[in-house]
Amino acid sequence: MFKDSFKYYKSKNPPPDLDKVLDFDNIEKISSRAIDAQASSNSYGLKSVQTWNVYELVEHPGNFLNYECETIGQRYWTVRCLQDYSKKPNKTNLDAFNLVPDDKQWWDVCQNNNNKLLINKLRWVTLGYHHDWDTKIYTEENKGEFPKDLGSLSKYITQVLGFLNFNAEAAIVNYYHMDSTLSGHTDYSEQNLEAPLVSFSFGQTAVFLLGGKTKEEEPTAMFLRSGDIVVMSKESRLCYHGVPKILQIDSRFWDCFEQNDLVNKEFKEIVNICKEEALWKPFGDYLSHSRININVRQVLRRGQKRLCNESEEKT
Ligand SMILES: O=C(O)CCC(=O)C(=O)O
Ligand SMILES: [Fe+2]
Repeated sequence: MFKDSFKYYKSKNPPPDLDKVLDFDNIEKISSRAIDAQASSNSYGLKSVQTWNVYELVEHPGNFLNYECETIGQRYWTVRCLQDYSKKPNKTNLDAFNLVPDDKQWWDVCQNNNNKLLINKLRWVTLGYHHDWDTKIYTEENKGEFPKDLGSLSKYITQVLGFLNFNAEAAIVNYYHMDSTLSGHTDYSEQNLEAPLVSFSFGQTAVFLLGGKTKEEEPTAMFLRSGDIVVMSKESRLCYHGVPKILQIDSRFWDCFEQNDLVNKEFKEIVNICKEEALWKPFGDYLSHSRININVRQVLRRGQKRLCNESEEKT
């Protein structure tokens, strides 16, 4: 049962036995998957395709999971998520609380006041089509512009993995702290369920559970580390998944920032923050007690111009 595993890994006392968690460093249980190694050069801090490690779970029949590690642009995406994507008018969980003055932005307020409480209060931001957590419906109403850099990164990755025509139209950025969890769920609200979900992890390590199409199936637990990318597609697209635990790790994953000419030239200022330790410090401090996950989705079917409701769909 999904919920029993969730409870097991969430437990503080007794703590779970992590030896059972699938570690992609140990590739015995998973098979490597062929990719298009001829793909053209990318941008936004990905390592070259030739060095990617891509896996598909064979132990979990019907589930399909690609795994790629080692982005060198981890600092870049961290800065984007904290400083830029969190900005109004993007919708965040903070909107309901009036904690950030109308004319100010969350990250700036946190930096100016060294406000530890406020910094831990941001839990999600939506980009592009806004996903309403209560109704589980995407709305045209609060739609914001989808960031071009994140759109290109997602398109590039999906293309290399053989999913042509992926169009990034919505994303949820999840901000976790050491005691945060995300309960088991499926992501079914997109009108295009053939398109994969692309998920990026930065900062602290997650124990991620990937189950089956019902809550009764036993999930597989795996570590998602900083720089890992999961593409949920085909059979696994509608499988239950969740995050029962965040584990403290050191900063070696994001402390290896290298100058990369391929990083988008439009974002020179961000690259500068990544390179200058003094400018990077507040972002590094945030990651030392947090995990950031960017979950990118295509919402519309190919050729569809806007969201339609059920009755429109039938005509
Ligand atoms: O944090 C993660 O790895 C998963 C997030 C997720 O499942 C979601 O946003 O729907
Ligand atoms: Fe999800």
